[in-house]
Amino acid sequence: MKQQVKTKIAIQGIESSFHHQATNMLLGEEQVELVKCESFQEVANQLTGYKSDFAVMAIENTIAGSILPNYNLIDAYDLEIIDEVYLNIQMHLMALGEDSIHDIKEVHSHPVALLQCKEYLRKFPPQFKVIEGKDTASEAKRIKEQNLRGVAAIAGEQVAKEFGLKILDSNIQSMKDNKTRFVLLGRKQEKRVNKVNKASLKFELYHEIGSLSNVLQLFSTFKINLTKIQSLPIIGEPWQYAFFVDVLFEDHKLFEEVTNVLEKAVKELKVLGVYRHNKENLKSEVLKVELVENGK
Ligand SMILES: O=C(O)C(=O)C[C@]1(C(=O)O)C=C[C@@H](O)C=C1
Repeated sequence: MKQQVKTKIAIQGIESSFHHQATNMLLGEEQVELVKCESFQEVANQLTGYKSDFAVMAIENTIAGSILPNYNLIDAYDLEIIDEVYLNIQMHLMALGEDSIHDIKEVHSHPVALLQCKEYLRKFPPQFKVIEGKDTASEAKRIKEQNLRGVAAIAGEQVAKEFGLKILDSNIQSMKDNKTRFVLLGRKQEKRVNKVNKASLKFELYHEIGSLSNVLQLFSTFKINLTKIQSLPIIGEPWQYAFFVDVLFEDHKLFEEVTNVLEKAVKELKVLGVYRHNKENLKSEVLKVELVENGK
């Protein structure tokens, strides 16, 4: 029997982390082998070093905002955004079965997860320690493996199940409706097929009056809907900024036209990805394409 070759997906974190869930939503579990990384930087290294086929990376959260270092990684490593998925995030406080909430003296979690629970954590007494750690699942796993009494982790429900921890408090993020947007990343210039209606662009502008408003005007003239704009400092050019935008379009031709015009109007333009707006959290087509291309 022919053995199925699995597609390697680099994520920050381990099994049952939110990145793992996002990967399952986009690609399913069967064909995927996780390449578990300790940092987002390592994720980018694994992908560009051909140690993984794709990567899944959180890019923004409805409470904590944009994960800015990840914008820089996508840009610096020339990665391509090929799909996206929106995960509902509910945070829970969890600890060993013997502990009650009154026993807890330390809480560990991923920095972005802690940010989402800032209001909740503020209510604890001042001697209570909040410690930034790795991904949510690794922090929970460590509590179980090292039998850490008085220590809690903040993570998703699936993590408590996976590592046998008790949930002490539920839905502790600052807003009930909490979502993280993850992107599927590939190396640049590899072939893909997909119906596309969304793009992520990065541009730098000349320091001239009206340069940003001209770009925005251009989008509106070409019926391109701007869904996000984020500025980031250009390293080595103090007080100069690069703009990262997400846009929606109906007509791909018009989108191509606007990028041609934009290229002439800005100092530098880079297309970070052209993909589908995945509001419905549909499965990615990318594995199908891989199978066909590799004759699997
Ligand atoms: O620690 C995890 O479980 C993750 O997948 C990381 C991460 C993030 O990077 O934002 C993912 C989703 C949530 O927003 C919180 C943490």
